[in-house]
Amino acid sequence: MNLDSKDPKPKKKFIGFIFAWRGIVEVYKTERNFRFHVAAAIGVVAAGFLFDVTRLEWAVLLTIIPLVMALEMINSSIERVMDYLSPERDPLVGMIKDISAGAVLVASIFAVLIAILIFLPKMISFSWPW
Ligand SMILES: Nc1ncnc2c1ncn2[C@@H]1O[C@H](COP(=O)(O)OP(=O)(O)OP(=O)(O)O)[C@@H](O)[C@H]1O
Repeated sequence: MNLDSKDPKPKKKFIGFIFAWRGIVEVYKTERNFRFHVAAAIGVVAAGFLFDVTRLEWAVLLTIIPLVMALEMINSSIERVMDYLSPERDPLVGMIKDISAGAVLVASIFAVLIAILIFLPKMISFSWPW
């Protein structure tokens, strides 16, 4: 099996999934923020089961969680592209990276607001079943 990403015609289509998985693993290994997002996602899903969230609430959570993670991956990708194209310090490169990081921040802030909206009322009225 040829895993060289420069191969223009991978023999089997599913190899594309292996490349994509390799990208996810790379970001997980190298980006602390991404590992934080993964940990937060696990915590939110656990809280979802604990507080028995509705189907609509699951739909909202399962939309915002991968959105933040995907934006973090795109941000990491843009950082690498910029470092490759322009290894020297440059104000425009810095601005491009700032904007890209800002996109993650915007989604993250709204993810926190959504989590508060969904979980805070449930936490206030929560009582252990025993
Ligand atoms: N080539 C550059 N020119 C100007 N500013 C940069 C450049 N690279 C990074 N910056 C600034 O640093 C911020 C963080 O960038 P990045 O996450 O790529 O880290 P870094 O500064 O390159 O260091 P490292 O990759 O070692 O963490 C950017 O949002 C930008 O403000």
